[in-house]
Amino acid sequence: MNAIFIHSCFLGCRQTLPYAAIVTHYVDSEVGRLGTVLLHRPGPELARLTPRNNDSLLFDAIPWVGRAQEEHDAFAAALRGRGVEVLYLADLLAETLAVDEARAELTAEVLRSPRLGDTLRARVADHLAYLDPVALADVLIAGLAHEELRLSPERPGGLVYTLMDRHDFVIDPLPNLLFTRDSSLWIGDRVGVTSLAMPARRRETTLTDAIYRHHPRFVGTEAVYHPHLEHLEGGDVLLLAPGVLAVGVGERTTPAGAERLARQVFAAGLAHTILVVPIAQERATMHLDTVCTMVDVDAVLMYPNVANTLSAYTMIAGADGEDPRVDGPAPFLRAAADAMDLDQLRVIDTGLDPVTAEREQWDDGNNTLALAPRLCVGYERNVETNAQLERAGIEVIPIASSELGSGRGGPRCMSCPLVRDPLRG
Ligand SMILES: NC(=O)NCCC[C@H](N)C(=O)O
Repeated sequence: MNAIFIHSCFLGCRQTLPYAAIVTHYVDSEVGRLGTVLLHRPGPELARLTPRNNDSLLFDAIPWVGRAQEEHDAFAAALRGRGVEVLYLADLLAETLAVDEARAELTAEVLRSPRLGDTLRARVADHLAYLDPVALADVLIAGLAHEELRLSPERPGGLVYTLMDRHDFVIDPLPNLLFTRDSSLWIGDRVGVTSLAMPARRRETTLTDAIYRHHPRFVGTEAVYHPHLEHLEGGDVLLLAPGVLAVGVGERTTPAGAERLARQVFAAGLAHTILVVPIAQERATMHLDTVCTMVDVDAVLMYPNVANTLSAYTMIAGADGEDPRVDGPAPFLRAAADAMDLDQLRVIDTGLDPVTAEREQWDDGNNTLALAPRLCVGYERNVETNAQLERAGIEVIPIASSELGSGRGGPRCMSCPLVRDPLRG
């Protein structure tokens, strides 16, 4: 594999990165054999969670960081054990920050916050300027607490810093970076950097956007979505089959986001049909992948309490320059099978009875990550769901989730596939 050099003027830092000049990333389904995946190993950003801020930071409990890391390492090991290349977001970010332009851009973005005011902005700029790429990546991910800002009597913090609550952050942490699914997605050979709806997550896409635009591994990659567009989150997008997408609209992705994705995807020739699926605007069903994931080319794992009520509007690409056609609504399972050219989709239920189903849906039983047709990773705690999968001929690789689950996301949420074997042709 070729090695390439990135030269950064920052402190004369020179790094050799072990990436081939051109790597092909390509995803056209949910279940093609997984080749490469982007994960984020949870770190100090989880230690920022307290009973005071966990709701606004979108966690349901205060995770034990060391145990969460062990659980996540076991997840990564399970993937590697099946031949999957695991990339870590923090590594890619540090390597990206060795590129001067990326460093300048990400630093400027943090300093732009109107919360800071001029004096504090200058102090934060000084603080960041002395960090090497790895330390700067840490701060961009874990944030900067009030007491961590280096000040001196000659360079005091000023009014904003003085009046700031000691529990406030000078730079907010990003604990939900763990859920790499949501901040970017791949459709064919294009990346979409999404537009996150919740204030606690918005800054995540400044990092993924910089990685895909500046990291040498992604040179030449074209984007199919941008963070300044209408709200769209990766957990709402399922690649049902080559050329067929399902997009959930609810708490996160808006109808305008789904329509924008459809226009962009149709214009790029990446799909011919998009099913837009309204889901309840509740935390338990924040994304489509909390109620439905694919486990085979013709099989979905689905929350039975919604399986027969979920509907879909079908968008079909228009001829050159014309608006897409919108049909429906129709029952989701029917519309999906028709779009995928199947007689029907096989449906595997989460849990056996409504109460177990509700408990296991809440614990991300539906949120499996397929490594290949009929092989997936699932949380071990969802005993009934996993048994149902095994009965249906789907092998489940179980992973622990006592701490990982506190952010309300499962194996699919915690992974962004960059390479899958194509199902097309
Ligand atoms: N695709 C997903 O369902 N991702 C889970 C995101 C959980 C995160 N705590 C959030 O509320 O956004």
